[in-house]
Amino acid sequence: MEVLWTVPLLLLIPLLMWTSSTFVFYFKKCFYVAYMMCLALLAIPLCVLKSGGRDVENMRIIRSLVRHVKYFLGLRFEVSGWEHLQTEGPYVIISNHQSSLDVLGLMEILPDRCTMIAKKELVYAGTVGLVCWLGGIVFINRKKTSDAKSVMTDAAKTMLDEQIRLWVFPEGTRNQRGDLLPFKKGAFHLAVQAQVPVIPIVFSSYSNFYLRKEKQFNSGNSSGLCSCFNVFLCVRRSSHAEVLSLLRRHQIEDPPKDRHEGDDVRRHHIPLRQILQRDALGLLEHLQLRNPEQRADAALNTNH
Ligand SMILES: CCCCCCCC/C=C\CCCCCCCC(=O)SCCNC(=O)CCNC(=O)[C@H](O)C(C)(C)COP(=O)(O)OP(=O)(O)OC[C@H]1O[C@@H](n2cnc3c(N)ncnc32)[C@H](O)[C@@H]1OP(=O)(O)O
Ligand SMILES: CCCCCCCC/C=C\CCCCCCCC(=O)OC[C@@H](O)COP(=O)(O)O
Repeated sequence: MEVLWTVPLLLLIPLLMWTSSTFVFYFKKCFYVAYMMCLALLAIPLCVLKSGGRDVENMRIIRSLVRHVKYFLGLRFEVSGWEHLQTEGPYVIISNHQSSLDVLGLMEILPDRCTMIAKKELVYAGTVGLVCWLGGIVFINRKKTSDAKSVMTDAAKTMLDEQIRLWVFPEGTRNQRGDLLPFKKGAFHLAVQAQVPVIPIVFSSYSNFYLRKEKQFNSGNSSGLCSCFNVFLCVRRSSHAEVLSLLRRHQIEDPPKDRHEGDDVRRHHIPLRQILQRDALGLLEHLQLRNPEQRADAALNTNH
């Protein structure tokens, strides 16, 4: 008897998928969260067996478990400049942050011994939270700057002691407007304190397949033949040395403390994060282009 009821129910799902884009949106979102939760459940014992607890090496397991999730959501990633991540030793990665889907792109290119900075609320996200903790993610309290700063200062030391790379979302929150929010400063303090390079990574806009406000998560083009959307990931070359040499070339240095505001040096002083923000913003503009070929050309032209 029950079987008779489940058949029409099962038929209802494809019917709704076919007719309602809002249903597709919620279906895909729920699938994503539920599936990640299940994967996390699988990851927990594997991580514990591998490292006995919290360890950045667990990111290898997490990365390999997450990499196929993109196929279910109809996403593909094109990566340019991957070689820039092959720099020896620790560095800070900064990237734009559009959605929790960023985790898929992040895992696509995550270098070894790299973990992230995240808001502390994430640790309470059930099995996913536990996996984040096991993967060595550094949790900060965004509402308490002094706490966040001291956690990040400790992280700078750990980066060097344990040769760890850190991925920071310097906008500090998700942003799907197609631009960059003003960068927070923590990532740059981190790089200066640890004296490591900053590597910017830009994700192209998700707006051709995913719009949170409009409840759109497309499943293919109108012909239904192609259900695949490309996300373009562009890794820039290590910018820290580049920025320092730029500053030196223009004889711009951190203004000595005893100089006052109106001083020439102060007026010409360009903070590191401002230069990187400009660099990332320019690249983001290029990546807004819809046509993948155009995007590839743009990236090749800017990614020297
Ligand atoms: C098989 C498994 C299956 C599934 C499992 C999946 C697993 C998934 C795995 C992995 C996924 C991971 C995905 C993670 C994604 C998470 C994303 C997020 O959570 S994004 C939110 C958190 N991120 C941030 O907030 C950015 C970092 N934030 C900062 O850097 C800020 O700067 C912060 C919090 C430290 C302070 O923020 P302020 O809002 O107060 O603003 P400000 O202007 O930046 O700083 C205020 C003053 O403090 C100084 N300051 C900041 N940091 C400093 C420091 N480290 N040292 C000294 N001074 C510092 C600054 O210079 C500024 O002072 P003056 O204005 O310059 O005088
Ligand atoms: C028992 C609690 C259940 C909570 C369920 C949430 C579980 C999420 C499950 C699957 C998604 C896996 C990817 C997790 C990583 C998502 C990180 C993320 O994108 O956090 C948002 C944060 O950057 C910015 O937050 P705000 O925009 O400032 O707010």
